[in-house]
Amino acid sequence: MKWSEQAWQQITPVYQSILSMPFITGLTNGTLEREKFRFYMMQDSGYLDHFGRALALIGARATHIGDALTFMRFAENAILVENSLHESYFVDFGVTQKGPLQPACHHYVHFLKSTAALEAVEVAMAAVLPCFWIYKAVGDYILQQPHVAANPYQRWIDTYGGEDFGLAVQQAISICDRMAAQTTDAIRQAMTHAFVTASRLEYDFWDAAYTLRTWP
Ligand SMILES: Cc1ncc(CN)c(N)n1
Repeated sequence: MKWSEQAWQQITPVYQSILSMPFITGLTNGTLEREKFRFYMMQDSGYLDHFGRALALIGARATHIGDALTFMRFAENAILVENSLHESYFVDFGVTQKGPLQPACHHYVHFLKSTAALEAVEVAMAAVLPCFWIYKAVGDYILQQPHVAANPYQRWIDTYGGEDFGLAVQQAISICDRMAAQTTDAIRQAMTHAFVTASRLEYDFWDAAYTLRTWP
């Protein structure tokens, strides 16, 4: 079994919990309160700035030059392409400032950046994989549900359920599988651990947006 298959098995309970979160149900049927989506978008925009830097750092540390280029492209896409989706929503919501990172986002980006800087590069690659794979899976899941006319969140759904994002996800998975196949058992285990931790932080990110969780 490929590393990615067993890693996904490990996060199946977390992924199932994500699908039944009220935030995801609200995105699917378009009923999510604007205030919660606005909070999510503002946090996510900050998230993408740091996520992009983590990806660039992994690119710089990649063993193979082809993987370095791929991660640098991922970084560029996170900062430019994904963030342009957010900016289009900022116009709708009249947002002019992203505001500070709140606890869930702060925790997640610092986990990604410290892992990217200090762990084996294979582990760093596994840590960022849920950011690709879970979003694609959630986007695809929503697209399979009955279509809701004039869903205000359709642009978000189309971005993550779309083909371009799917291509990047396939690349990220296959790099992780190749790296996992060439490394030691200890590093493979650390990869799985990082993958599970990031998946939990994905859950927490949506939960924090739904509950509008801020610093005390
Ligand atoms: C928190 C989070 N995780 C993942 C993605 C998709 N790159 C995102 N935009 N935001």
